[in-house]
Amino acid sequence: MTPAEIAPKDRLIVALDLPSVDAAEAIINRLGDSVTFYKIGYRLAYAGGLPLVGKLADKGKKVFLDLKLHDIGNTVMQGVESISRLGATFLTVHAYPQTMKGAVEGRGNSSLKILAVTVLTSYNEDDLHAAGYRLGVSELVEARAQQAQVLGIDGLVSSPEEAGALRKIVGHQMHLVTPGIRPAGSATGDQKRIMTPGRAIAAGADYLVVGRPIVEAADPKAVADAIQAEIAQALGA
Ligand SMILES: O=c1ccn([C@@H]2O[C@H](COP(=O)(O)O)[C@@H](O)[C@H]2O)c(=O)[nH]1
Repeated sequence: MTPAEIAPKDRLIVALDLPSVDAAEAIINRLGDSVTFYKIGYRLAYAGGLPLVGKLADKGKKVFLDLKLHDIGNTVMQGVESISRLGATFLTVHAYPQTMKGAVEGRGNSSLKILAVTVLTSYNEDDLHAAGYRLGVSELVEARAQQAQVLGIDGLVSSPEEAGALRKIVGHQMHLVTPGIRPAGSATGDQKRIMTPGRAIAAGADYLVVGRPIVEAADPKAVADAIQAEIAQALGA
């Protein structure tokens, strides 16, 4: 399936940033058939959440393992080889050349897709400068996207603010996955490069990652449904 063929409903990825498997399963049950794609990150993975990958896959859901790996190339390669047997659809690594090369080797011919995290959406120019980077946000995102493409990475994680520029660089060959999504009026939290769901899709994002605005809502299903309606409207579906 090319990115353009993804159904509107399947473009929402709900981040299960929850403290336990029980808490995650409660949200999954409340969301029911509305949501088809879930993200498991540090919080849940280190709270016993990895077996949820297979359980969700058995229920026909897709899983994005957001482990943001970064190590020497050989260790990344071996780790990704193990992760490729868990049944996840996406796995993140940081967009450093040795790391990306190791990840592509590790996923081999498996169905796991590797996403490279370009610049975290909680970072702005000042944060990059404080971390010792010489390039600004857009320059670094674009440089990393070019390296990722050459190394055979399957997709990129960035803010939707960079989606338009990334499309021009990578065309439709790579998945563009964007956190930093905030429905109008919702709290920004620690995110700095944000967009509404509709604007993110219009900017060229394939998938939107949404955590707190859904999992901390009084009615998570109502928020997820509203985001999916906004996605469908932006796609003209
Ligand atoms: O650049 C990045 C990469 C990953 N994330 C992850 O996405 C979700 C966003 O959650 P919200 O609650 O909607 O802010 C979270 O799991 C992050 O680890 C990101 O935000 N930015």
